[in-house]
Amino acid sequence: MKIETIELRRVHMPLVRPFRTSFGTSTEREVTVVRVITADAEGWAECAADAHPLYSSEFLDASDLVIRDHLVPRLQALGDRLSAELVATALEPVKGHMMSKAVLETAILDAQLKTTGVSFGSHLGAVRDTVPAGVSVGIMDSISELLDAVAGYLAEGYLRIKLKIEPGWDVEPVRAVREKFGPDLLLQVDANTAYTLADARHLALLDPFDLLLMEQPMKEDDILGHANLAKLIKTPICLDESIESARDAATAITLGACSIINVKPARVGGYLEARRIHDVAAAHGVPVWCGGMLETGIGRAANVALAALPNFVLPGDTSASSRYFDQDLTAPFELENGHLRVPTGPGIGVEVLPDVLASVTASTDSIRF
Ligand SMILES: CC(=O)N[C@@H](Cc1ccc2ccccc2c1)C(=O)O
Ligand SMILES: [Mg+2]
Repeated sequence: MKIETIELRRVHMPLVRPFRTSFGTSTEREVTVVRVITADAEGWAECAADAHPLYSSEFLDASDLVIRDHLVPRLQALGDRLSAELVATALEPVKGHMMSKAVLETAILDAQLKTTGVSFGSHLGAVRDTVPAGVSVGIMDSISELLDAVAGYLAEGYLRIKLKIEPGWDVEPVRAVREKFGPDLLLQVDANTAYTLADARHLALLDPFDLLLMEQPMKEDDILGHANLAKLIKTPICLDESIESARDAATAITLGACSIINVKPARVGGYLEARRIHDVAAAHGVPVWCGGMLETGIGRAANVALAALPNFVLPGDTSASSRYFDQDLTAPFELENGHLRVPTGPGIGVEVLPDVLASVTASTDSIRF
């Protein structure tokens, strides 16, 4: 493939409501939208890093810089040999920066698939036309506000509720939601690393509520700690921030640190590694589900395709566009009986709306190859 230009657009998307987690509160989603221009097709992807290094060490200003000064030159060195399958190896010498590597591989894969007319779903091995949608519910100011929000999402058709928790907001909100919405509600929690092993007895208080999983209770580098916690609580542990590669997945599963994995292509360097994690987990009988990073429709389209692979057996955070945005960068993803439809067009299968993109673009950086 011969790339002519790579464009980086910094985009500010207002959120429909503040989203509070154990690491902070977001009122807008700032992303870097990447467009890869080749003679035959344009590839689109978004860098899922946040403006601040709070979910992970990556953040958008650093991502733009590492893309421009350290990653693109390594892709240019490939010349016409460049293909999506070669990107990860070409970028491997650069340590970390998984979300920056992911956005480049994904945009190049999109351009490649549009050239050959193959959809993301077909290329990755999707086996379903629609995927069940879960929703991530932030920390709120009161239990009644939380119950109203959960009732609203269930009325929209969401099939699984995930509650953000942190010390001081965990047992009581979980109890309230379980008691109000009954024993059949698919319910899980996400701590975003907020607890330590000293909290094990407290986290065991969640065992009676029949949660599907407890996501990333402790620090991302504490694999052994999660293996120890797993022996002290009944709720299955799911890892998110800890898993940055198929090797991490194999290590965590082998050590008993998790029995479920939240797969996010942005966190692991792209969709090709995400599929490898899916396969490693499947080989160990460990189910996976597709996590979310408040993506616009550009990243959402690719995530929905990934979520259709056979071992994605739990509803993901692949929510409708309206969960986050009044106006998406693409035609909105909308729930159909609690499911999202997998795009079937070439590449990511959705078109970026140029007027909307222009209206939320703060800056554009064009890198000629
Ligand atoms: C849907 C969901 O809960 N996502 C993340 C947390 C998260 C939340 C908010 C974010 C804002 C900007 C960038 C990354 C973000 C990640 C998670 O699963 O842990
Ligand atoms: Mg998470």
